[in-house]
Amino acid sequence: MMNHITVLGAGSWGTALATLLASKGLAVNLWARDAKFCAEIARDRENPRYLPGIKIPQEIKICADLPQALKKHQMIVLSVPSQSVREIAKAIKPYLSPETMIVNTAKGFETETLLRLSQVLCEELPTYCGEQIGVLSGPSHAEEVAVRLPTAVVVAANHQDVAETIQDTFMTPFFRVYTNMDLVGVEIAGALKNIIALGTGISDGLGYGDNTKAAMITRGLAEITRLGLILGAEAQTFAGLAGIGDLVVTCTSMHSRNRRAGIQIGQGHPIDQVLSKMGMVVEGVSTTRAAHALARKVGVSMPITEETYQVLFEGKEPVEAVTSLMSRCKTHEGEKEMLG
Ligand SMILES: NC(=O)c1ccc[n+]([C@@H]2O[C@H](COP(=O)([O-])OP(=O)(O)OC[C@H]3O[C@@H](n4cnc5c(N)ncnc54)[C@H](O)[C@@H]3O)[C@@H](O)[C@H]2O)c1
Ligand SMILES: O=P(O)(O)OC[C@H](O)CO
Repeated sequence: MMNHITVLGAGSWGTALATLLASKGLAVNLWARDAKFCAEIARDRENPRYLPGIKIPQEIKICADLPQALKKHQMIVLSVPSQSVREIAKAIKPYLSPETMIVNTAKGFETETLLRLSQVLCEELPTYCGEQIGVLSGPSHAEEVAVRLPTAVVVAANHQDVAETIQDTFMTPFFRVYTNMDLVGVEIAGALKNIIALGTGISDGLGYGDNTKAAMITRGLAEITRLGLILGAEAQTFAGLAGIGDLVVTCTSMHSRNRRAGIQIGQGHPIDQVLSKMGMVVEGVSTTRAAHALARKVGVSMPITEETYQVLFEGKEPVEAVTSLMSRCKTHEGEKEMLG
């Protein structure tokens, strides 16, 4: 177990995780880049913009000074949006020690490079590559973790001992952490479920029913698995917490920003307005762009991703996207479809 933890990013997830870690008696620093916002949440002991109604314990040190936040760390938890992970990795590099363990909690791909986020960290922090980097994923809405509702997640790393150290550090009676050695699969599953949540939200916004939602989740899992297998993931991972677990919670919960954005898009609201009003990251948008490019690059069929891409970036009407999905050529379900 690690005793000194620095959480980078005081959005919903960073704030919830900092609170969880502090509840275990660990020494927690919470860093936010904006000094004014930081001073406000340090003074009020609440983060009204990202996690309203949750008391931030006095024991958590909140600051906007990165060297100060990293002064006595053993573990760094990254809770910033996926497109900021490279920038943060560059910024923390001078302050790392050989023992530092890094846990990424963001879910996405880097859109410019199409890399998974642990690959981005490896590029920027080669000393830690494959050694002291782990990923925390699975069905876990900040709003529920913050009020200690029972939650089960998964931590993946290349080394069992790294995964187990992270497991011990995060595990509480209300937050159960499993280890998984399929880092590739856990990252791919965590990123791609947000596309399907957007698509499911769109279907809800159009007024479609539970049958449609079940179809989206099931066929979504099929295309996530298809891309994952080509990229080196293990099939079993998609049946686990990072796979079907996170897919179910994100496609059905009103806490999900991706699902809520999808609902509003399906109702006909302009996409730009929906995203700017959300005020929090909707990772599925950048992930749709990345997955669309990846699927083309490796030649994998991802019909829901394709239609979501067309709605988000090419102005296709949501109702036409659903019609396109329903009128695709007839096909079969099962092992054979995973091949192409
Ligand atoms: N909210 C959840 O329930 C939840 C659960 C699991 C995983 N995640 C993942 O965690 C990541 C963060 O999500 P969130 O919900 O906390 O988002 P959020 O929108 O609530 O907060 C993001 C935070 O990151 C900060 N930020 C943005 N760019 C930054 C940069 N370049 N440098 C420093 N800080 C920056 C923002 O100011 C904000 O404080 C996402 O990838 C998300 O998918 C979220
Ligand atoms: O609110 P969302 O849609 O970003 O989802 C948050 C978490 O990833 C759910 O596990």
